[in-house]
Amino acid sequence: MSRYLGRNKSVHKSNVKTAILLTNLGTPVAPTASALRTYLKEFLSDPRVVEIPRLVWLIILHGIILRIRPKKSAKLYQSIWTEQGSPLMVISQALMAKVSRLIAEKYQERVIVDLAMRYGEPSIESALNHFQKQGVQNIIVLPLYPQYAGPTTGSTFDAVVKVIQRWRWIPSLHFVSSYHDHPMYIKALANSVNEHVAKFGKPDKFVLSYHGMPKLFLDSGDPYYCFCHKTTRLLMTELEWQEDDYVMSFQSRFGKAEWLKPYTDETLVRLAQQGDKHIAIISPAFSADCLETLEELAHENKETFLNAGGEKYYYIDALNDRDDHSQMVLDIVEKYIGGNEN
Ligand SMILES: C=CC1=C(C)c2cc3[nH]c(cc4nc(cc5[nH]c(cc1n2)c(C)c5CCC(=O)O)C(CCC(=O)O)=C4C)c(C)c3C=C
Ligand SMILES: [Fe+2]
Ligand SMILES: [Fe+2]
Repeated sequence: MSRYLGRNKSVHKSNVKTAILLTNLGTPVAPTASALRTYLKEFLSDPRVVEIPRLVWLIILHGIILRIRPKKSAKLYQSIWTEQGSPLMVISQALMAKVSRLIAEKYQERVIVDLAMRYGEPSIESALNHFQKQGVQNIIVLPLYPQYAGPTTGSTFDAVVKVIQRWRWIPSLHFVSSYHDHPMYIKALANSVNEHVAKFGKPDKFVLSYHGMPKLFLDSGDPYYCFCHKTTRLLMTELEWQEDDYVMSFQSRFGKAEWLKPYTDETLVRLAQQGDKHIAIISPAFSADCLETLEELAHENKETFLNAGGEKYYYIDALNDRDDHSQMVLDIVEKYIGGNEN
């Protein structure tokens, strides 16, 4: 068998010129301990996600974490699971469907859109192989993480390259590394905040809570922390809010090491103690609501704030399948579609 995978000679020319692959993290197939074990094993074995020396980490992962965490996480997933499945999957599919419609209106069958998950199904490998079978010569990959981070966007790149490096005929490949400062992303966030304020009033403090990561990643050169700060700065400018209107924090700490600070839960306690009674919280690093927003932010952290003396706590949804979000995706990918599709 040949070392490189070719496509059939009959598709040297194809009607489909460009393929857009939207990706997200992935999620368990069911809210059960066994599904969680499969998901966490793949996720936490990725050296981009955990940078502890391999052998030591594999012993900790298999000896401790995969024995305890699946059961605990399954309970949390049960609290957010919907009839259609895991929110992350359902919402990512809804966004993909909207983007597909926008693309089809403009480019008909010349440009196709698909969704893949970094861990689990639908896999990046199956989506890319499907593109190859269709004879696509221009592939655009947009990981739906606004702020570049090694464990998310970097890891997605690894997965894409692992597949394409085995192809005989390498297509044009455009990989979107980050869109943390894209004007339409900032505008969509601002629209969503303004809609919230129109309904519930301006909070005493607006909290921007980003998914955290070990501080060591920042110290080793990962730009995620700086990109989060830039998103915050641009959003506050767009909203015309002042410095004492908001705070920024990092959530979802995992393990014992120091993560990016300040931590969201500690920040919420401090705000309640200093007399901020009404807060609204948003998590700009998530393109789709998921366990980390629906359970941790909307539920667990709400209790933390109210128990510390706060009175009103609102979670503002991720951009999900809002129209301004799908329009943003269209704008980002369009510049790589090029002129040869018309
Ligand atoms: C172990 C280290 C982790 C790093 C580093 C990390 C970075 C990181 N993650 C996201 C986005 C998501 N993470 C989600 C869940 C999740 N994340 C970790 C660990 C790390 N993340 C774990 C163990 C889990 C699983 C849930 C749990 O058991 O607690 C999700 C939600 C998935 C879902 O199914 O809903 C997202 C999305 C970003 C953006 C990021 C780095 C910046
Ligand atoms: Fe995570
Ligand atoms: Fe969490």
